[in-house]
Amino acid sequence: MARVVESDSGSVGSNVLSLDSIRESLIRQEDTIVFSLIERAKFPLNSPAFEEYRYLDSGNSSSLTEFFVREIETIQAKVGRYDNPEENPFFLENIPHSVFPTHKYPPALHPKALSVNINKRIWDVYFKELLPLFVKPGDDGNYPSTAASDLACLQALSKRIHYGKFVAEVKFRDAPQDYEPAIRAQDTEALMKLLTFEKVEEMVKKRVQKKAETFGQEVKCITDSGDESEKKYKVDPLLVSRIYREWLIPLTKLVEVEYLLRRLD
Ligand SMILES: O=C(O)C(=O)C[C@]1(C(=O)O)C=C[C@@H](O)C=C1
Repeated sequence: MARVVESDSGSVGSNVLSLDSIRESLIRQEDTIVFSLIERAKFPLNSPAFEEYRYLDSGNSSSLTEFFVREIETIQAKVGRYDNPEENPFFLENIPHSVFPTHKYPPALHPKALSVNINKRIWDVYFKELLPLFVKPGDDGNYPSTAASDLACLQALSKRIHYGKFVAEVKFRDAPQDYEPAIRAQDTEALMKLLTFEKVEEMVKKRVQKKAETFGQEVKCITDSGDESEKKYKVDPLLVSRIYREWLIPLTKLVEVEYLLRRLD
């Protein structure tokens, strides 16, 4: 079995990967995702933060959230966040280099395929489709805290979805003879079939529902009658499972396909 070094954060720290270790990391990332959704659900939608474009001193225009994300990404780039192949910026242009000597991450991904980045799509899906499902409608004006919560969600979702690159790399290395013909033919349907494990997907959806029930329940000190139907959750657990089914798993698979299409370049 391949040797894998994992850090406490569950991230892959070696160029020798295994599907088991990558799935372990995806499981650990579920905790981050569920908690980030629970945290964001404290605030109402607050749509002016991400919908209204206003002129900045520079003469450019931006929403508050976009401005916030661009500025934070710049700072994070300066301390080396995007030297880590697990992290992908939302605003690629003008990402500065790290101002500190950076850690040398082992080259785990294929150089011609590692630049796959679907963050524009993730941004649109998050603000237009996901957010209105799990937060209350309304506007309390607390845009800075809301933007910080949105960034936490976006980064957690982006990391999970782009982990598809590592999953795809390992699947390719484990069975190049299966993948190469489909890659040479640029056959996306065949690739999608090869990389799909329905049983694993079922397990993921059940587990995240359970995590949302566990992490998001109202905790009381006085024992009540224990009527399950009266339990209140900060984010509907069925919705978390649906978010995985309709968006996170399909987008992860899209990244896997996009990566594999470039794997022989
Ligand atoms: O675990 C894998 O094999 C993955 O590719 C990840 C994932 C997922 O997104 O959770 C995606 C596709 C598979 O069908 C199963 C699960």
